[in-house]
Amino acid sequence: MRRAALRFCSLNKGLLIPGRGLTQGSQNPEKQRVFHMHEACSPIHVNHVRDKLREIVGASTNWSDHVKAMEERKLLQSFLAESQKELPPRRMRDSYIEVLLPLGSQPELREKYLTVQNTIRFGRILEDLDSLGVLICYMHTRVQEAKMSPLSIVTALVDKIDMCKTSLSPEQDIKFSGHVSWVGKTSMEVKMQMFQLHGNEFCRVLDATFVMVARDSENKGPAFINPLIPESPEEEELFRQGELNKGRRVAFSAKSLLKMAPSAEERTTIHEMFLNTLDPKTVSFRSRVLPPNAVWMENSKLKSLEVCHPQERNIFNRIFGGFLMRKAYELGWATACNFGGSRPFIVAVDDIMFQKPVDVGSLLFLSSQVCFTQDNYIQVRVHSEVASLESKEHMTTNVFHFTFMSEEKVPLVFPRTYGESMLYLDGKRHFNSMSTPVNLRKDYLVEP
Ligand SMILES: CCCCCCCCCC(=O)SCCNC(=O)CCNC(=O)[C@H](O)C(C)(C)COP(=O)(O)OP(=O)(O)OC[C@H]1O[C@@H](n2cnc3c(N)ncnc32)[C@H](O)[C@@H]1OP(=O)(O)O
Repeated sequence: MRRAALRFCSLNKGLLIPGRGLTQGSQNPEKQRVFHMHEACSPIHVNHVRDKLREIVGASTNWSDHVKAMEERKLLQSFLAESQKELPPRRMRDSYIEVLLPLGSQPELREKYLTVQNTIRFGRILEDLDSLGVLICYMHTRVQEAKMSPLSIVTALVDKIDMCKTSLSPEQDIKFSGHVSWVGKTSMEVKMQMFQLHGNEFCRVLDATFVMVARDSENKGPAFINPLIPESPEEEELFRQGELNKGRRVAFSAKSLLKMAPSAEERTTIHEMFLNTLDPKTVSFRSRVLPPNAVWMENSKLKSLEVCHPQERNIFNRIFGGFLMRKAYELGWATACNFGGSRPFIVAVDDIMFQKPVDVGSLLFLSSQVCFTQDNYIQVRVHSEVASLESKEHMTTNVFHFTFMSEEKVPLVFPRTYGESMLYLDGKRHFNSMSTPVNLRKDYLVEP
């Protein structure tokens, strides 16, 4: 990353290159005005992100006031637009924010982010990314005159998080940046990046793409958001990529194994695995034996339970997406650790779909298993479902996909049933969609 990029906040002019902040160039006074107006100059301290969100949505700071806070939000309903055309277009720069996590300069912050191995807790990073993603969307949709937003913005999807091949130190400052990169009618794609100080320079360590959805003041139905106007060829390319991403997601979902049979190649893979587990001593489809250095998928499972307390609520009295991700990630990490026999490192997160909100007071059941392995890689799937204390009915809220890397080669995982075979193929599809396989490095230190 160029040093000019770090001076983004003091430049107040030029062209937005995502992940690089502003580069010098354009002298357009209109652009300067936008940046003064949006006060995007100094990075926000990580501890202030949630405070800002609380202000924007008018959240109560204590649980006893939450009913009153929701009543007040109902009054904002009349400020919602009836069509997208009514709303002024925004630029990528309008939502651009930088957030500072000063682990180096404020050591008292470290405790919250530290693992026992003196590495960074990735679960905490997931929480920060989620809050930042929501704040970015509120910047895109903000109305200058209004103190509070009539929109309820929720995390719909973590499309992808790729770790770059760099170590993360708990003793150096971290900076996040991001902006809206594509919009539909009610949904927004947000691109975020994370940088860490190495010497005098911030180097990129993570790329993330989330999709957020705008809902009405009470989070009961969809709500329109401002259009987005790309300002340069780079931004046009980002926007086009957002459009393609939407198409890719639709195609991926249409081919889901929950809807369609596996391809011929996938069927062959599963049948060969099945044949590999037949006992050569008995001519029977029933007697199954594991090949050497392999584990049955059902023996890779770990489960946990969370009681969802008000502390983890967002304004809508639902549980924060970031908290759910942290809990799922930590269970997924423990599953990979248990399976591989050594401390694994996260290399990619993808396709976390927030299908249903989790209400405060619910019981959250997380169930994690290894569904695919290759060389040093372990693909873990975590399924979460909720049940209220009153009803025994369980409902799926999320499915999480994590790719870990172990220091040693890991055993193969074998499905025993047809359902497990589908999990295996789904895991393989997710593994193959990882954009940049990371090479094994001993200094690659990102843990739960
Ligand atoms: C302390 C104070 C802080 C206050 C800040 C609060 C911030 C809170 C942020 C969070 O943590 S939210 C908590 C975690 N997320 C959730 O609980 C969301 C749970 N899921 C849902 O509520 C619904 O599934 C969701 C609203 C996301 C979608 O509902 P629908 O499927 O009925 O949506 P619909 O069919 O109306 O589609 C609306 C838009 O979403 C898009 N969409 C829906 N699901 C999607 C998906 N999975 N991926 C991508 N896009 C998706 C869809 O394409 C469409 O886009 P466009 O209008 O632009 O065409």
